Parts: sequence; structure tokens; C-alpha cells
Amino acid sequence: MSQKVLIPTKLSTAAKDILEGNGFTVVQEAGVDLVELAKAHPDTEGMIVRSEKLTPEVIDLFPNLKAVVRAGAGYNTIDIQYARSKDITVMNTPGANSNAVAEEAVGMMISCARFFIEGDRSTRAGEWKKAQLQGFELTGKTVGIAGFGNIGQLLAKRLSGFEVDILVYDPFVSEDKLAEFGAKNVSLEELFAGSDFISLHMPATKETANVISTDLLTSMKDGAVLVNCARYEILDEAALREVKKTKTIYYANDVYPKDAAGDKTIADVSDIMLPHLGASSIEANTNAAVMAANQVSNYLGKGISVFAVNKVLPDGLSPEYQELAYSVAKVAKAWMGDSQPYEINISLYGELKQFDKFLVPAIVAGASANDKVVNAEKASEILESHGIKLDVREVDDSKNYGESITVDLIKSTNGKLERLSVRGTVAEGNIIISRIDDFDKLYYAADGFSTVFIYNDRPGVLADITQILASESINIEDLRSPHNTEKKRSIAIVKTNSEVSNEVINKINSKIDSEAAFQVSL
Ligand SMILES: NC(=O)C1=CN([C@@H]2O[C@H](COP(=O)(O)OP(=O)(O)OC[C@H]3O[C@@H](n4cnc5c(N)ncnc54)[C@H](O)[C@@H]3O)[C@@H](O)[C@H]2O)C=CC1
Ligand SMILES: O=C(O)C(=O)COP(=O)(O)O
Repeated sequence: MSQKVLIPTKLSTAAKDILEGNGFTVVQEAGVDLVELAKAHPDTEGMIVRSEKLTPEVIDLFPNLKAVVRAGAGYNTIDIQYARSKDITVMNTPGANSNAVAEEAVGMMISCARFFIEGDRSTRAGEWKKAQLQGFELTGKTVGIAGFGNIGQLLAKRLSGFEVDILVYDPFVSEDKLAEFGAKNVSLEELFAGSDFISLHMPATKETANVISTDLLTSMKDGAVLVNCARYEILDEAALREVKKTKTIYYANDVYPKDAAGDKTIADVSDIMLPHLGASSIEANTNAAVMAANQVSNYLGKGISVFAVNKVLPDGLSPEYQELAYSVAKVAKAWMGDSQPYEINISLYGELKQFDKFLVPAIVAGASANDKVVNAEKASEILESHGIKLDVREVDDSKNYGESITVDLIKSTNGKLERLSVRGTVAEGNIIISRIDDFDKLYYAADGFSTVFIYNDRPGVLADITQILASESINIEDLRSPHNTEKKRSIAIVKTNSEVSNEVINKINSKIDSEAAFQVSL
């Protein structure tokens, strides 16, 4: 039965399309209470949200939930610790909506400095406030950016045409990053006192709660502009109200305690108020939808967690290695065909051996991959229930395999055991299959469609394979065919531009009489 993903938010249909294409059942209903949705879909295993609040009470309504992707950056609306305690992995989609927010911030700055909102309102009302609404320019001024992550950096880049000086406050930013943008690292106090425009782009955390205080606001230059497209909780609203009584500063706001209609307490001190529009561009929505759908699909289907915020991959383990784990196992499983392994042996070489708990689920998912979708979390249980032994072996690092993974599926046919062994590594960010059976040094990039034949070495076999594929109008993109002269065996790995049907594989097989013939798509 296919796994269910709930999208209780307004999100590009790209997410639903990707997930359905990968075999998931998708329910997308925006604006419906999560409690109601939980009643109707208690079997939900994955969820994609935007600013919807996931409290412990809401999380408890979804007993089968395994993965939540916040299609966006800020995840302060999700109780990630509670989710962790329920073994739910929460991810976000960094960078997906950054440009939309950076552009919004530039728009806010100029709208404030040139009085666009008051100009519009008063002119509509029949007034003519040309003399009163003389503004000031952004060009050549000093802009302070608090929080120099994805959005902060893009903002600096977008502002470069305005020839501004940039001050940055971010306790975690590197000197290299600052140099790249020609920005100066300062304290938050120096940033507030020295900037004509200030834009907030740090996350809402315990450390940033109410950090924009009376002292900072009082220190701002007269007539300076403060833009908050980050989070409501960062600014001390009462302090802003007090300071604004005696000082002319402008405040542009996009964020609230909750996203909902109704009166807003911040209204009297805001010069511009938008209904949390930062990420609301077509482009950002599509980017976030595509990223989120792939992340849910990879996690539930392959055990690969990318951008997890409550189960962060340990230092030294990049997500490519989880992908490698899945891919190596999937190649071995494709070789094995429909029968079930008697045993799975896993060898994690080099630094990878310490990361078994992050890699084994992906291997188990790959080794169980008959359909497009498998349930990575449940795969171990399934293996156990089928009596399949899983063995993570002691490895011999003197073999110099670097950071690589070997998956051996042990096949049992009428009591006779056969080892189907595949090894891979990551090189320059690419997933590389380095060995199948005893054919090593393959160095073959595992993506797209590959058909593999193992056969007795003799002249003319490659010609037969390529000729049959050509007659089916299938184009070959790569072909590796090392020989084992001692055993007089060869392997041909043929990467094609499209899927090769079973019928065509059988046709080739009967012509070349191979001992193994299988296709794998990665
Ligand atoms: N208005 C809107 O629609 C949107 C609002 N946001 C908000 O903007 C925030 C930033 O988004 P991104 O740039 O994508 O995230 P990011 O994670 O790429 O960047 C955040 C930056 O803040 C820095 N930071 C962390 N703690 C800090 C502190 N105490 N003081 C100063 N800097 C600190 C981090 O080092 C990092 O460089 C999000 O957390 C979210 O709350 C994000 C997207 C849309
Ligand atoms: O990505 C973020 O942090 C945002 O604030 C965007 O929120 P939204 O997806 O528009 O509800």
C-alpha cells in the first residue's frame, strides 16, 4: 500500500506531481484545520507544511507520521524536539524562498524611504501630499544586515547595484563570506547605531527573542528604516512603541505572532504591514515545493535525510553517502531480481563505519526496492519479519577503499549460497559504483538507466548488445566493459537514454547467453 503524504497548505502542485510520480498517495487541502485533516488521514506518513503550527497536540494526532518538511526556512512553528521524541524527522528547504524575501526587503526599504504607502493612501483619498512626502535614497547609504545566511547574503548581492556599504551582524559568519560581499562584521550595537537601513534575517530562537530592544532602537539614526521580514518574536514590540514616541524611525513589518486575519497589535507602530508575503512569489513557492517533495520522497522511500533540522547528520557525513548507501544496495537488489536475500552483509569503510545508524536504513531501503516506493523506516522491521539476517561487518581498512560501502546480498538457491556484491564511493560529489562482483575499478556514475550483463568473455558480445539496442532506437550514453581474463568473464554496464524493456533485455540475453542480466534506474 502506498505511503500517504499530507500537504495542508497552499503550495505549488509541483510537489503533488513529484510525489504521485514516485508512487505516494497525496492529499493536498489548504486552509483546513489540521485536527480535521488528522481525523480523515490518520495514516499520514509524510507532511509538507509552510507556517502551519505543529504543536505536540497536533503531532500526536498523526501516529504514523515519519517526516515533516517545512517548505521554507523558519521552523520555529514546529516543535522539533517533540517530533524527535516521536521519531519524526523534520527538514526545511534552505534557500528555496530566499530571493523572494531579499527582494521583499529591498522593496520595503524603498517603500519606507519614499513613502509609497502614505503616498498611495493619501492620493486615493484626494489629498496632494507632494511637499510633505519628500523621501531619501537608498543609493550610497549604509545597510545593516542582521543574520547573514541565505537571505542576508542574497540581499547584499541584490543591493550591490545601489552602491551601499554593508554592515553585518552574524555570530556564525565566516571571514571569507564577509570578504566575498565586501561586508564589515560588527556587533549588533554597532550595526544599529551605524546603519541608515537595517534588515533582520536571523531565525527566531531563544537567543534572538526580543533581541531588538529599547537600547538598540534608541541608538538608531534619526529617520533610519528597520525592516523585519524575519520573525515577530525577534523584536520587542513594546520597546518599539516607546521609542517611536520620541524618535523618527520607520518600521516595515511582514511577520506576526500567528498567520491569521484579525487585528494586529503591531499596527500602530508599523509604517508598512504585509501579510507575511516574504516567500509568496510564484518562483519561491515552486522551488520550495520541488525541494520539499524530493526530500519527503527521499526520506520515506530511501532513508536519505537532507536538511534535517532535528536529526542533523553528524560532522563528516554528507547526504551523498546516504544516497550512495541506497544506490549500492539498489544495484545489488536489481541484480538479485525478485527473490529475497537470505542475508545482507554491509561493509562501511574508512570514516563511514561510525555512521552505521545513518547509512543502514538507506541500505535496507535500497535492498528492498522492488517498487518505486519502499518505506525506509519500516524496511528493517520487514526484513526481520521475513527472517532476513542483517550483518554490519568488521572491515579491513588496510584495503585502502577510502570512504566506500560494500553491500553483499546473499542469495540462497536450493541450499546453495551465492554472494552478489556491489561496492561504491563518492567522488567529486558523484555517486560512483566501483565494483560489481569481482569486476573492480568500474568508476561508473550511478544515475539514469543502466543495464548490466555478465557473460563468458568472447568476441562479438558488445556488438550484439549495441546492435539490439540500436534497433530499438535506444541510445547508449556510456559503456564500461572490463574483462576478467583469469576467469574468462566480462561485464558490460550500458547506460542508456531511456528505460530498456524486459522484452529487450531478454532478447539480448538469449543472444549473448549471459549469466546475469538486469537493469537498474537510479
Ligand atoms: N518573511 C518570510 O516570508 C520569510 C521569513 N524567513 C525568516 O528568515 C530567517 C532567515 O532565513 P534564511 O536566511 O533562509 O536562513 P539561514 O539559516 O540561511 O540564515 C540565518 C542566519 O542567521 C544567523 N544567526 C543565527 N543566530 C543568530 C543570532 N543570534 N544573531 C544573528 N544571526 C544569527 C545564522 O548564522 C545564519 O547565517 C528564517 O529563520 C525565517 O524566520 C525566511 C523565509 C521567508
Ligand atoms: O520560510 C519561512 O521561514 C517563511 O517565513 C515563509 O513562510 P510561508 O511559507 O510563506 O508561510
